[in-house]
Amino acid sequence: MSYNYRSNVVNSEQMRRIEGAIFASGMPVAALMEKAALLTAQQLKKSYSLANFPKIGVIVGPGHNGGDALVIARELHLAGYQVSLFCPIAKLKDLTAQQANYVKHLGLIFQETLESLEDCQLIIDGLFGFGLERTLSGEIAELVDKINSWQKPVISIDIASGIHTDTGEVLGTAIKATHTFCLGLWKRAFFQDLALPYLGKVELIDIGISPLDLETILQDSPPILRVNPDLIRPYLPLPRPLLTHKYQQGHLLIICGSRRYAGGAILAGLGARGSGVGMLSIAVPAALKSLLISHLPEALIIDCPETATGAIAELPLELNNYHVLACGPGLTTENPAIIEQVLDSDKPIILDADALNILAQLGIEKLSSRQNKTILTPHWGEFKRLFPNFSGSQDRINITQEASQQSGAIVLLKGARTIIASPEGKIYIIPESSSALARGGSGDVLTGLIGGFLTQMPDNPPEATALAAYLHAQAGILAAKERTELGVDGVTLANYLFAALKGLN
Ligand SMILES: NC(=O)C1=CN([C@@H]2O[C@H](COP(=O)(O)OP(=O)(O)OC[C@H]3O[C@@H](n4cnc5c(N)ncnc54)[C@H](O)[C@@H]3O)[C@@H](O)[C@H]2O)[C@@H](O)CC1
Ligand SMILES: [K+]
Repeated sequence: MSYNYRSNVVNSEQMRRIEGAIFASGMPVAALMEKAALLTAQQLKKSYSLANFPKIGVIVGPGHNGGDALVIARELHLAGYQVSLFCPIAKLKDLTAQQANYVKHLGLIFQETLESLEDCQLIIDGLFGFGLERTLSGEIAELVDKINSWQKPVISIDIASGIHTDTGEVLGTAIKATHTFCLGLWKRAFFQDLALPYLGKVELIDIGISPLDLETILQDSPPILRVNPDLIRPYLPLPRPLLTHKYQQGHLLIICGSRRYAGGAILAGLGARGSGVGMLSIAVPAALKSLLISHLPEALIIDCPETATGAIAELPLELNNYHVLACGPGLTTENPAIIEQVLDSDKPIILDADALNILAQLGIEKLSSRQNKTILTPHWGEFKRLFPNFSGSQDRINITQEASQQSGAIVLLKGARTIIASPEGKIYIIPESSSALARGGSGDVLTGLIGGFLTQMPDNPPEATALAAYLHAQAGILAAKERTELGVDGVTLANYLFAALKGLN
């Protein structure tokens, strides 16, 4: 695999080792601090103009996060901003103390009280970075709470102080930043749902960490990758070969729907349509056939015998005739037998919604006898039912990885930051999304879309899943931009998939 500062996500220990390798190779510590802080100051000046933010307060911590803050303070001062400093901890690391001496020499003032910063238009948080090692308490916790109570724009350097760099947990209390500049490499906390309300807008400052240094440290552990267009584009089933026909583009079967939840079947079908899959068959209870045909004229609709309440009673099909099976949207939990039939097939399967609830009843061990790939796409509630052992943990990256190891399945845990883990240990993270997607029906679209891409990318199931989740999120973002977050129903979302796809190319 190739290493890249935009894609690789690290924990604090890896960050420290990478930093150590850079310093050991000759880069002076002060030079890297200078570079990171100068680049951050440049971005700051662009986003927060002197005209609108003439007075800036800077909170200086004891370590190198505080050192960064002092270099930034110096640059802002030299650019004409009126800068006030507050340093709540007396004992500073050497380099930070040197930076403090120099800004004093320039005439910057260390205030005696935090209150002296209250009339600033903007606060810079350089209290703690990835060196935070214990819970905030006492006067430091009070200081953080006070800053939050001001409700001013707060810019955090590297990470919002108080947030655990890996798990994203709040250690006692934490700065509620409105904007965070992450230095050098994305840290895990930036993709933990828990931390998101504390980070605000996030931006990576490229300090020139070379792929070589990344490889030296990261090659021994499975990669955590932040999905971005450059990473995922090579896997797209585009351009299509010149000479091809529909069956060469794969045949997906979606098993879905009930009289009660007919819409889930339509939305899963629309999601699959968005992938461009060659052949799409949809098995539904007989009563839904004409409805499905009216929405998806290109699909082959298979009418199945129904139970008294309108769920699929049996699947009169040879499942191994299809390349991929996607199962769950709108199914109800009435008939576990069809899930057992799907589990017994030799084909790759995607289980979602009630298929997951039935699997939770059957037991996750059922997956161990499968001969082919399984993809599970739970939201948090479904995840807890499937993997009750992990429901106490808040570290979504870790538990998705552990759930995948335990079940042998690719697990996609839905959230504001969706995480995908494969049993080989690979992790993909979807870096942005829209709360427009927190709405009934959007998961059904995703199931169809994963099915459609997996059918066309049989050799790369984790990447097919990541591609689908990425495009799904992008479609949500694009649709919300045009229609607001309230205007993105499932059908609209499916209609934006092509725009998301075009955005990748
Ligand atoms: N990794 C990199 O490539 C770079 C890192 N830099 C900066 O260096 C930072 C890391 O610096 P450090 O390792 O010095 O660590 P920090 O500056 O994050 O903080 C460590 C200091 O805080 C104290 N501390 C930790 N938890 C505390 C608590 N709960 N209450 C009170 N004191 C506490 C520690 O004793 C130590 O003195 C990064 O976040 C970043 O801002 C940049 O200067 C240059 C580039
Ligand atoms: K900080």
